[in-house]
Amino acid sequence: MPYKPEEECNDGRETELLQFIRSHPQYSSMKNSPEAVLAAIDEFGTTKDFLMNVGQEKGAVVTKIISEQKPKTLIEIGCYVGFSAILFGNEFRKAGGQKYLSLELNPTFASVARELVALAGLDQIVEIIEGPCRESLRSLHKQGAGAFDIIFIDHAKVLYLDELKLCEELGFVRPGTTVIADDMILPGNAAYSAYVRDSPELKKQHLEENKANKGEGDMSLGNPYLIYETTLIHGREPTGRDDAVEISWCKGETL
Ligand SMILES: C[S@@+](CC[C@H](N)C(=O)[O-])C[C@H]1O[C@@H](n2cnc3c(N)ncnc32)[C@H](O)[C@@H]1O
Repeated sequence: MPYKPEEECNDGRETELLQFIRSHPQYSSMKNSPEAVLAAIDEFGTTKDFLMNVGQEKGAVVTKIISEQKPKTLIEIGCYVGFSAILFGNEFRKAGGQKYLSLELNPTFASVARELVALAGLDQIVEIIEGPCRESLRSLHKQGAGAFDIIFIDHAKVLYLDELKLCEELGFVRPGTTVIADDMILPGNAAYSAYVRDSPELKKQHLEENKANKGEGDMSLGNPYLIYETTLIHGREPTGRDDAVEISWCKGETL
């Protein structure tokens, strides 16, 4: 069954989701069961209110990559109520992953996600970091974080490109890193899609232009020497509408 039609969230429904799950007749069978927690979140999305989760179909594209690539490190930008953190964190643990970091701006969403991740029995592996992702990314860098095997970008669409560039600058993207971006058709993200396909020469040219126009704002310039191989993979939103995730594998770095 599809989710209720897409609409604005953050109107209290996330706390209602938590109440729904806490008082669910199957609550006790959800303990340490990522599948049962995900089923309950989906039940809320289909019977109560829309939730802005990646959903099972696009989610399966990502879990397949996790099971094939067996990443040791994964960072997600945009946790929301933890659906993707539970779906991907479960696969990540099965594949031998060590630390799954999930960044979330909104304290209410982060707290709902923490409770659901713990209910699913994934709190030893999934860490939810609250705050604006640019601050969290810089703080992780200061703490010594290096390249991630997988980066999943699923927060504010207009910020995808700037956040990818910041990850590049901080050394979080290296040859071998797979960057996955959600919602690449609905609504789509032309600037991001162009960047991951541009040649290093074009990116260097843009970088010089951006440097000149940078001003006072917190704008990242990226690393134009990284080269990606990018594929768009279609999958439906939980509402049933067509969408896609974009998989950009960093295949090398030019000199
Ligand atoms: C589409 S939802 C994430 C869905 C989640 N990945 C899933 O599939 O279950 C986007 C989330 O990004 C968060 N977000 C938006 N801007 C952010 C920022 N600057 N830093 C961290 N999180 C942000 C929002 O609060 C929202 O919870």
